[in-house]
Amino acid sequence: MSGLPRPQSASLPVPNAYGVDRVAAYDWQGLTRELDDYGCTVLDGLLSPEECRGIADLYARETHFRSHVHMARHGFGRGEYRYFAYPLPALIDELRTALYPHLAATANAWNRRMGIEAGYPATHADFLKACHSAGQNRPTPLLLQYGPGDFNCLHQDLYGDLAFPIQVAILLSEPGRDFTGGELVLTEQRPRMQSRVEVVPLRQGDAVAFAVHNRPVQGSRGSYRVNLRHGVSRVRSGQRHTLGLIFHDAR
Ligand SMILES: O=C(O)CCC(=O)C(=O)O
Ligand SMILES: [Fe+2]
Repeated sequence: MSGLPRPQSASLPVPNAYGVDRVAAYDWQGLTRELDDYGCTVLDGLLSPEECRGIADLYARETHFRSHVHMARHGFGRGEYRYFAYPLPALIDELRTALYPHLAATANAWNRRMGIEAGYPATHADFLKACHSAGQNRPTPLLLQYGPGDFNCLHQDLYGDLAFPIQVAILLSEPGRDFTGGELVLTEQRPRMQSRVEVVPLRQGDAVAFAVHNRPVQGSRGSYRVNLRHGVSRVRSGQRHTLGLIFHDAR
């Protein structure tokens, strides 16, 4: 499969071949280790520059989206984003489906270490069924658009009781060429300690997987739980687009 957007039919199953092969080619042992050690990891070059442009160009096409958020109106920062409507464009749907099982292994291991009984099913389709049973039916993948002076305040993408603890963001613009500034920042609040930050260097097409809210950290006497937030520093010049892949549906 390639090209965006495809003619859409909500009732047709998506042939899930394209995203699976591409995602499986990464060194998931190494990525998992980084997620465990730092709460984030980068999949270099998940999308080609053409695919990045194709997705960023969707921003102006309202029919693909269910809602439009101006961050300044809500105190979320400055800039805007749109949540995709179902059915998602094929590439986005397939990537999310293909990423899920790799991340679910980590999510389940994290829950075990944090003493959380709930587990995540092996397929994204089954996890979405659980979301729907919990009254969470609305799609959460989103396209963000930042111009000069725009930024995204530290936040957590939680949209109901059911949350998948890892999400993915793909940078669609090229730093230095399309924009300057606009770094993705993660903060990690640690119990009775000062917070730790990560600034994630990304190039166009790179995907970062990171913890949505909680993750376990190995201490000298077992694991402790930290609380993460993510945001984007001020864009200094140009335009920056991001594709956000969140795995839980929203209430
Ligand atoms: O623009 C970014 O890099 C981060 C976007 C974001 O907050 C998200 O994908 O949830
Ligand atoms: Fe976010």
